[in-house]
Amino acid sequence: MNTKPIIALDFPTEERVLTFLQQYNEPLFVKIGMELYMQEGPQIVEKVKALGHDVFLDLKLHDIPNTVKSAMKGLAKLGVDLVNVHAAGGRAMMEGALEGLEAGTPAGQRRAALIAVTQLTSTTEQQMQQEQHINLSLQDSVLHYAKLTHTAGLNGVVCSVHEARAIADVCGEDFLRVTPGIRMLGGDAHDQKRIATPDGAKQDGSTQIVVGRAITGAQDPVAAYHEVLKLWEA
Ligand SMILES: O=c1ccn([C@@H]2O[C@H](COP(=O)(O)O)[C@@H](O)[C@H]2O)c(=O)[nH]1
Repeated sequence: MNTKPIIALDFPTEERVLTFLQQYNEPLFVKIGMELYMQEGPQIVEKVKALGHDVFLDLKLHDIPNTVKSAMKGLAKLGVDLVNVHAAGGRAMMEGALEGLEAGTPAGQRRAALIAVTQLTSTTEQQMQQEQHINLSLQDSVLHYAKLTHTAGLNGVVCSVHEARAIADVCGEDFLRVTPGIRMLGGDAHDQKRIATPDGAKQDGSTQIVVGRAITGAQDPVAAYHEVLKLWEA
């Protein structure tokens, strides 16, 4: 799996995406999430792949097992590198997602890695306990979902940097810990609650980092990407 920082392409149109990507003279690892996919559809994935970039399709599927299995079978045909579901959908749903992905991957093509979201990086422990009625620490809830995801046979999880080391200790170093909520030192956290710097993420056991606004909102996005890359690879 590519370990370059994953740039979140949280833009509303194909035009904005292509203008953004034109600034870079190198293959990137990018994330297409709900904002872009809902407005531009599967063609945007094909266009970004055709430019030579690796793609994390971040649609966070969460439904009954049969529906997620069928949806994954369709997404598998897009040839993306990484896809995800919500671990809260349960073990049967995650197993269905994996079956669908395997069934839908064209012969001779590598299956996308499949990961599950544990607790969103925009969630605090207090919110989780009060709104989701989960009577655990946030760390224990994330670890519980990581173990469930591992048992279901998926390749890893989305978590914050703060839980990455504990997950590696329990689920193994090969189990992916993809961590959004990345900010440069002193940067605006926006709606994120569990944040860390790129170098902090490296030290604390992330396998991939997801960076959106710290790069896409920068005055010089190429320089911002290279600053993140330098800290992440140091
Ligand atoms: O727990 C999660 C899961 C996904 N995300 C996504 O990552 C990016 C982060 O963007 P920033 O601008 O760097 O905050 C965004 O696309 C989210 O949908 C997440 O933040 N947390």
